[in-house]
Parts: sequence; structure tokens; C-alpha cells
Amino acid sequence: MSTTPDPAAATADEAETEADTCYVGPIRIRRDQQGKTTDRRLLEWIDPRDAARRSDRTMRDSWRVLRIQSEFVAGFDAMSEVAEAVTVFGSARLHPESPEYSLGVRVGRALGEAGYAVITGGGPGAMEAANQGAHQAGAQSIGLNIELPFEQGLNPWVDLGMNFRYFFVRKTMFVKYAQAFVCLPGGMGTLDELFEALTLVQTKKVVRFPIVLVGSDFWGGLLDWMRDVLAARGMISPEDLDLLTVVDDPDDVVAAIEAATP
Ligand SMILES: CC(C)=CCNc1ncnc2c1ncn2[C@@H]1O[C@H](COP(=O)(O)O)[C@@H](O)[C@H]1O
Repeated sequence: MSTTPDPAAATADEAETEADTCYVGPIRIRRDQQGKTTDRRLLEWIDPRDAARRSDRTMRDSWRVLRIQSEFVAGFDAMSEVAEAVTVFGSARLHPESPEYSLGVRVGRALGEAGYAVITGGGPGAMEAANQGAHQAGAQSIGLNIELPFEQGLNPWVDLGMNFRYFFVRKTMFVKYAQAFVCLPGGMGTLDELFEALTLVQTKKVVRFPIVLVGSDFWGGLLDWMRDVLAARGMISPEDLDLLTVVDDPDDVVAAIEAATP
């Protein structure tokens, strides 16, 4: 929304959805009270020539470790009861009317019907679609949300949700509690999650971890580039390409995961 809302005309609902709002951990901050997200404060550059700020940073970072620790504890506690699960990534920007969104719902449903809990980033778009499908299948529908510099709520199909301050803590949960990754079409965030998973498998930090890309028309170009440029120039081994399975049908997502599960 680029126009400034007229507070007198706005309903409570509009104020809720349109106001500049962000979360800092469990705290919700609106309008001019907004600050920086926790991740941004952690990663903030401090001029190394400024001795006073350097020393202040040392103090703050030491205490920050406790907050990071507590986020791991809360995450481990929340997820400890999750049985077999698959993490689904994909664009936050998919429109509910788009074919990719309905594909996401079908993927979530197929995974749920096969007995898997579905874990997503808890946000809109592909995440919402996969959570919807899982919920409809009666499976556990989990959303691991992240604090962002604008209002960010869990999508309505999440039955077990958590809001994380730190990206890297949340990412640990995505991998630790899932036995496979599924990527729907997506942008930077999806590619980041995909390549982090690939690196973990390639370096054998996780084993027997299928990574399934859904949508051959969307992912085909990336795979061609990986084969024709990365593998051809020796940046990856030809076998690394086998770490990825590309499918179009939700049932094939389940089949690919089951084929890789002992
Ligand atoms: C409309 C909008 C941009 C909302 C952002 N809200 C988000 N909420 C939760 N996870 C997210 C969000 N944006 C990106 N991600 C993470 O990055 C991936 C999607 O990023 P992208 O849209 O492909 O690049 C998701 O799998 C999710 O884990």
C-alpha cells in the first residue's frame, strides 16, 4: 500500500493488516515504533575504528548468545513430537489463484495422505498452499515463521507454528526434523534453502535426504545450467546432479521420497 491510510476511515481490520508492523521475537511493533529485526542487529556492521562501539558490541553479542540458545531450546521443544516430516519450500509471492499455488496444495495433501507432517516457512504463497493441503489431509501442518521488517503472520493453515528471530536457528529446524525437502517454484529464499540443502547432502552432513523439485518447466533451466556449466567446468561432480529429482506430479513427490527412504 503506497497511500497513507486515513486513521479515521480505517476499520480495525484494515489497521491490523495495513499498518507498518513487525515482530521482534514475541513482541509486535507498529508504525513509528519500528526498529530493526534481530537478525539485522546481529549482522550489523560496526566501524572497527570506533573503539567504544566495538566494546559495546562485544558485551551485547555475549548476551545475545543466550537468546540464540533459548531459541534453539524452544524450537527443539516445539518440534520434539514431530514424527515423519517433509519440509516444503517455495515462493512467498504465489497468488492463491495461480496454478503453482494449487500444485502446492496438491503436494501438501499428497504428503499428508502418505503420512508425513508438512513443515513450511509458515508464510504466504507456496508455504500457505502446502500447509493447506497438509491440513486438508488431516496431517500435522507446521509453520516455522521468521521475524521480518514488515508484518508477517502465520498462514491460517498452520496448526503448529513458531516465530523465529534468527534465520539460522529456523533453518536448523527445517533440516533436523524433516527427512526430505520439496521445492515448489520460488525466488531467492527458495534458492537459498535449496542450495543449503544440496550443500549439506553433498558434504555428507545429512545422508539419505531426497531433494525433490516440483515443476520441470520451472526448474529445467537451472538443471541445464548446473549440468552444462557447473558440471562441465568441474565445479561440481556429474554425480552431484543425481542429488536432485525433478517431478511434475504430486504423487511422484511421495514416490521419490519413499524410494530414498530405507
Ligand atoms: C510477501 C512476502 C515477500 C512475504 C515474506 N514472508 C515470508 N514468510 C516466511 N518465510 C519466508 C517469507 N519470505 C521468504 N521466506 C522463506 O523463503 C522461501 C521463499 O522465498 P522466495 O519467495 O522464494 O524468495 C520460503 O520457503 C520461506 O522459508
